[in-house]
Amino acid sequence: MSDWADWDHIVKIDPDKTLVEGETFEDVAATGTDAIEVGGTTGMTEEKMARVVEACGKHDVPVYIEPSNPASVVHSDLHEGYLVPVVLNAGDVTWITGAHKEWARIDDGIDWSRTWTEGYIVMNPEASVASYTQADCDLEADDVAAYAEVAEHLLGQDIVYVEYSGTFGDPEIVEAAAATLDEATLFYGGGIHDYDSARTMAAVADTVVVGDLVHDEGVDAVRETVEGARDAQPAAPTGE
Ligand SMILES: CC(C)=CCC/C(C)=C/CC/C(C)=C/CC/C(C)=C/COP(=O)(O)OP(=O)(O)O
Ligand SMILES: O=P(O)(O)OC[C@@H](O)CO
Ligand SMILES: [Mg+2]
Repeated sequence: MSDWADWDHIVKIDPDKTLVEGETFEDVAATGTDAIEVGGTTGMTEEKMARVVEACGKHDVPVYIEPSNPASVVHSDLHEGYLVPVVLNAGDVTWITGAHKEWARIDDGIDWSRTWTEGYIVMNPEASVASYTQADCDLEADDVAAYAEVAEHLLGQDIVYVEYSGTFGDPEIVEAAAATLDEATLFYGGGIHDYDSARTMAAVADTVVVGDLVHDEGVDAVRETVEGARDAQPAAPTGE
């Protein structure tokens, strides 16, 4: 199974943040996004995670947990599965295999048939995820492309994630990663805030991830990014 092969757009909900006043998770699900990921770096607890998964899982959009530490993983039938980050450019091995080993050690309930990894390449040195993982963000386009190649061809990852969390990245760098991939799906996240920014990145990545916008601006702004991501897709054949 690889649902994400058809996704243009994901909303990422951070359980440590609130929605805009008056908006609900039902409204988020109704933006036209293809999937909801639930995850964030700091302030994550099992209880917060469970509350958001429950609220999102009732609607018609697939929900995936993106755990940031082994203690915040919850198991339920309301979500489709688990997309577990492996930070390829982390400076601390905890975020490459250490936390994963701990998860396997402490959790007897892992459903491996619903678990996949995301090969993260963390690019914004100002983001909490960069300091948390001590990522080496000093990368050129060819470094990023090489990480993407390693993720797909050496590590066998189905998803490569170019992560600029909090800031809009360089489309040429994202394109360099895209160019090396054969089958793997390329996620891009960071600073998508309107139609044009979504359209620009969706033209180079397979799937764009919108995070802060849903918490800061709300569902109308998110809907515009869905439109941008859709309009970046190649037109369907006309059947001539
Ligand atoms: C093995 C298990 C179950 C967990 C470990 C998973 C790993 C390696 C986590 C590393 C951190 C990571 C990649 C988290 C994913 C979510 C993410 C990138 C959130 C965005 O982070 P920021 O935007 O920097 O943080 P805030 O928005 O919380 O400030
Ligand atoms: O919050 P933003 O900047 O939209 O980033 C989205 C996502 O890539 C964060 O993990
Ligand atoms: Mg963030």
